Amino acid sequence: MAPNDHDLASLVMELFDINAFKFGDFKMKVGVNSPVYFDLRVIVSYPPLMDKITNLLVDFMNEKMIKCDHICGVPYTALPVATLMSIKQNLPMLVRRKEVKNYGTKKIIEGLYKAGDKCVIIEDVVTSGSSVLETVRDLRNEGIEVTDVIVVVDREQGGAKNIHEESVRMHSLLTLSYLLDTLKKGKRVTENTVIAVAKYIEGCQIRSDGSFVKGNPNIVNELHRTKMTYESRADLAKCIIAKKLFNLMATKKTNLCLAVDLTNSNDVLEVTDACGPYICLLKTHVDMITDFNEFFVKSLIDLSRKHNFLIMEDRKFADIGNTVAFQYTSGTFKISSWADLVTMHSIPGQGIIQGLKSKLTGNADRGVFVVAEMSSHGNLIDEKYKNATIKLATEGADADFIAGIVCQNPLFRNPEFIQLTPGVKIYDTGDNFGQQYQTPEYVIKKNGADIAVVGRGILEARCVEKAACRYRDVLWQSYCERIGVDDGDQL
Ligand SMILES: O=c1ccn([C@@H]2O[C@H](COP(=O)(O)O)[C@@H](O)[C@H]2O)c(=O)[nH]1
Repeated sequence: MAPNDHDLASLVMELFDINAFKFGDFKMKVGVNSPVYFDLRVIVSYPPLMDKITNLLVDFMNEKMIKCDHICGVPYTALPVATLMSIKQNLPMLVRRKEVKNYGTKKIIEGLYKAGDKCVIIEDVVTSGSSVLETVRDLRNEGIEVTDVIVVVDREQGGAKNIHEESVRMHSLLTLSYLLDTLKKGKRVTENTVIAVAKYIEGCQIRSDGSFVKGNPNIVNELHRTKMTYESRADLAKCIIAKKLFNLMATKKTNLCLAVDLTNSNDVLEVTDACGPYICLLKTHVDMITDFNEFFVKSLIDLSRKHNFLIMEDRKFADIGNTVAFQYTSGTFKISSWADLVTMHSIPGQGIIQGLKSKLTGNADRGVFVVAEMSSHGNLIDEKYKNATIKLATEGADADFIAGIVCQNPLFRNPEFIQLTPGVKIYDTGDNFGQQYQTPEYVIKKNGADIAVVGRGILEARCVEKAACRYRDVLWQSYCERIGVDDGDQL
């Protein structure tokens, strides 16, 4: 039976949901930055999906009436899929070594075969086709006949043509165009994303030796985080609350977060009501409020609805998973019951994220910002910690819970995450405790901030409302200039 469109479309959605491919700004082997990146290695963590892909490939192979004596996966990602296909069809497998052993048999092809046997190659993703062609060459050197290769995804960058030139037919279960079309129909990506990828693919056709068909391409990847609009990034966000925040920023036209660091609940509510129309996010430190109570929480939520902003408790969780699970949901503050977002340090490792997620109940969408850098002078965060934090936040399996990163510099490229930058003041003087400030224009235009956190710059102004309005305007204008649109269109 041939794979039907429904099965293929649902496969595309599943692959997208598990981050087997992403849109953004990725450095490729060929030296240019691509707006799309495939990493099908993750599928081994999803046995039902592995089974589904195997069944689809087997059906596809039957539909194409490909007959062979062996099946051989291109190392490494396609190996488990080829193994499952071999078992399902009782079709003997051959394994091509990537490196030849310098002892023992020194064989490059493992398995039983004889010259003249026919072998079909299985590959996960084809770009120029060079990996497939290396496998073809090694099999043919052993006298094995290769006429067909089956691939899960063809990036449509010249691979099919290059492979055909070596007298091998390439059959792809999915093409990049099909994938984009399906995601667009399923409202997972916008037209802008589709256009940006299509432009890249057209300008970046590659020969099997790695050279570019149209000469060295001067491709400007339009899916670069700091060049994209908040609305198009909302489409790419896997975390529902990040999506909501991006959309809120785009519709309300503000990228200002107010740090309402005051110690009396009435003062917090009064300032929030005055500044609410200008902010996308309210950042609290509720443990500094002397008269914290349930009525305060209810009033804060009412204000967030009245003025349309989200609330983030800057708790900076930093303990083991089990402890933070209780700190987040219980105690005096019951943070998870009212804060859309919280902050956390990465120092405890992956377990802290699992802990925070573990006790979340109900329908409310929640998310977290991971602290990768701090604004205070002499802080102890070093490069190694920073890089490991970015990896934990952007490459782990928790993209549905991680809204973004708290940092001072553009440390990451992924457009689906939000950069939140504190330490912002129009007059960039510090304080007596090592706080360091940068100007609103600087953090947005030079340092990659998506949202700027302003505390005392507003709280110490004679009129907090006017100050919030001023910060909102300068931050939004800086964003418009960064993405290259006229602020008149945006404000
Ligand atoms: O590195 C960091 C992380 C968090 N903050 C918090 O942001 C505000 C800044 O307040 P200002 O009055 O604008 O200095 C405050 O709540 C901090 O806890 C930070 O400053 N630096």
